[in-house]
Parts: sequence; structure tokens; C-alpha cells
Amino acid sequence: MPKRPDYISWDEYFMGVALLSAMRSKDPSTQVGACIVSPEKRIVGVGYNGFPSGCNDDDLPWEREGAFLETKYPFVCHAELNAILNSSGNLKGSSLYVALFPCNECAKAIIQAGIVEIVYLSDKYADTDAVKASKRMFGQAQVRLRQITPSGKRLVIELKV
Ligand SMILES: Nc1nc(=O)n([C@H]2C[C@H](O)[C@@H](COP(=O)(O)O)O2)cc1CO
Ligand SMILES: [Zn+2]
Repeated sequence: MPKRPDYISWDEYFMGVALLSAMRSKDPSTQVGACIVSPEKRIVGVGYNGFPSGCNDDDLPWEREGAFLETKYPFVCHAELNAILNSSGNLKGSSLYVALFPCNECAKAIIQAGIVEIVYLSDKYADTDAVKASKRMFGQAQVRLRQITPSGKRLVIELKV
């Protein structure tokens, strides 16, 4: 019997894990997931955006606008940083799959962790200084950037067998 033809690609698998992780996010505006993959194609870390553990999701603000301390921005931990912090072992030479292009703060952690490739879907904040700084560092550190063209393909998971 020939092998099943319609299996998902590596890129679809790892971006799919990133997108599934994003579904755990409680951010009402933007849910981001990240999946770190070793050179041997093993998943070595996953994460999504949320407040640090032990910090109460219902006490801290999810606002986007207003006084800085009344917004989520000083408190939220980005998906990429969580994936690095949740990872097991050495990340040298690994790839990071993330739905949204990393900011400058995550870029620093990504580079220092030894991640060599970013695979992303959206670059909706490309015009911000955070992303400009991030691309400048990735360029100098020779981190490869690869955008997956959103195919619109639906990966359906039904909770049944
Ligand atoms: N690469 C990223 N990874 C992330 O996890 N985030 C998080 C931080 C916030 O919780 C949310 C962005 O909120 P908003 O500004 O689109 O309402 O996504 C944001 C970016 C963008 O740089
Ligand atoms: Zn970030």
C-alpha cells in the first residue's frame, strides 16, 4: 500500500503547533504562539503570550490603550520568550516558528539562545520601531528570516478519534 498522500508538511506541523498554542492565550486582541524546533526536527519548546506565572490573569489589565501601567504591555510575556523559557536543553541551531514577527526584546533573547531561523506568518507590526530594531539585530547576527505565505489551508482538529 502506498503512503498516505495528504499528510501535513513540517512547516504546517510546526506552525500548526504554534497556532494551537496561541489558542491558550487570554489576550483579547492578539493571540501569539511559538514553537522551537531543533535541527533534528524535534519540538524543544512551545509558548504563548500571557502574564508571568503566579500573576493573576484577572487582576492585571488586558487594555491596549491608556496609561502604561493600566495596559497589558508592562506585564505580558511574549510567546517567543515563553517558548525559550519553557524549553528543555540546548537551543543552538534551532528554528523558531511564530505567528507574528518577534519584537526587539524577544530578538535579543532569541539571538542569545542560539536560535538561527525565524519562520513567521504575519509581520503586521513591520512599521514599528520594535520590529525595525529586531530586524537590524537579526541581520547582524545572521538569523535567517522566512515568511510562510498564508495559504488559508485549514488544519481541523476534532476532539474525537
Ligand atoms: N511577536 C510578538 N509576540 C507576542 O507574544 N506578542 C504579544 C504581546 C501582546 O500580548 C500581544 C500584542 O498585543 P496588541 O498590541 O496586538 O494588542 O501579543 C506580540 C508580538 C509582537 O511583537
Ligand atoms: Zn516580543
